Amino acid sequence: MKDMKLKPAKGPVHGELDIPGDKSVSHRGVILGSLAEGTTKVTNFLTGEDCMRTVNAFKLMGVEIKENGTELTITSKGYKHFNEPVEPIYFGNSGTTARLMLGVLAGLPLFTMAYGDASLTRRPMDRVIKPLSEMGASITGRKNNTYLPLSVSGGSLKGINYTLPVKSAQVKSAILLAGILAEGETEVIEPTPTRNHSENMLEAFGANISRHNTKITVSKSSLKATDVFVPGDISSAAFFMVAAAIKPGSSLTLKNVGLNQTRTGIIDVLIEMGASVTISNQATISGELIGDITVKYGELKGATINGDIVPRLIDELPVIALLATQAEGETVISDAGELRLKETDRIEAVVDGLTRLGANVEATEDGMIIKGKSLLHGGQVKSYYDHRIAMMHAIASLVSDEEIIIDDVSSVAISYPDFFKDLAHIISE
Ligand SMILES: O=C(O)C1=C[C@@H](OP(=O)(O)O)[C@@H](O)[C@H](O)C1
Ligand SMILES: C=C(OP(=O)(O)O)C(=O)O
Repeated sequence: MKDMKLKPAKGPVHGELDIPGDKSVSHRGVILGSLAEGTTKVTNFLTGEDCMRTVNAFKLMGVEIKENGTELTITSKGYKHFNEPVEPIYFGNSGTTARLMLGVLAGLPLFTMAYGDASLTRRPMDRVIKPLSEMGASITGRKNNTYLPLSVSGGSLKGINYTLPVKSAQVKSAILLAGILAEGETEVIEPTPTRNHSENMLEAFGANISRHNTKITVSKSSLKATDVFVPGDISSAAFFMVAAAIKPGSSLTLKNVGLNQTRTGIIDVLIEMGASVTISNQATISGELIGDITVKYGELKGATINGDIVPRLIDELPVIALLATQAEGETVISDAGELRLKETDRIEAVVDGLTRLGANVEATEDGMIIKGKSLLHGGQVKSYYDHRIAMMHAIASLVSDEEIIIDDVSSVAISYPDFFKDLAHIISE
């Protein structure tokens, strides 16, 4: 256990940061680069633990993947030539690896076994097992095919028409990946939009895919190797966006951050609550919009967060709860029951941590009610081995009046290995 003591910051935060690569896009770069025949370079790849789980899964199937800093070179003979893994695949803490890889494994004529860490073993897999079984895969998992560990006998899939019952890009992506390995058409209907990186990248790799309003259709495809540039991760940038918004006098610029519309809910919320946010240097690279985001402190007021915006900021909700503690009035977050199914129950973890620091936060079934504005005192908080909870508490130390001690911060390596270095940089610069 690696605990961390954070002293309250005296002055504002300021300066510039290069935000590391997007976790979602990095996973998908490895997956499509491995399925495609040829050589794919992925630049600005996130070397966090979660993405390395996806890399290792394909290495076990015989794909050659070389890492050189944040550049990956993937050389593959294509999915028809994958080896059956001789050992179970370890998905670690990564829900994205688990759900997306199950889509891939379902479509391949291989027998595989898979398991995860204690957190992932508690997260539901039936949301992908059900549609993938409908397509013809044979997947057997713990608790009546609901949880890891599990085994997959894949191949000979047929397309399905599937309306997503959960607002989940992981479920959508698992079905689309199985769909490009299946006979016939696979149609996914998504009533509420979720992140669309899989669709963007499938298009770039030449898959048979079409999109009309809420409907995505794919069919059997051979992918062509295509280089991928990974934008900075807006979910990582969010911690520093909130840091600048809550600390009087602050101004921070976060460079080359992904601005895909399906991910930018945090920007909308910051603006609505009263922070100043400006975007500059916009460009589209590898089918994804990127740009620099400058956030300045502003007098904040509470907001209502529900409905279609929720999937556009789902991973940012813990740090948005911290933001709300520094806003005048009430912030009500609802329609976010999915938070209870992440690395930990993020509703309970946020309420527990922020309450210990003196905030007024109440849990509801599908969200939280936060009453501001609170002066945060220091104290001892728990990360629950959840990277987003650990980083949220670290940002809280910018506005607390005594030291905050976080029990275990090793989880930051999952999505943002240099988080504490970057935090020190904006405080001391
Ligand atoms: O597809 C993805 O890359 C992700 C989708 C989201 O999960 P759900 O699909 O479970 O909502 C998100 O919380 C996760 O961090 C990454
Ligand atoms: C929920 C997350 O990731 P995953 O589902 O991939 O574990 C996250 O990064 O906040």
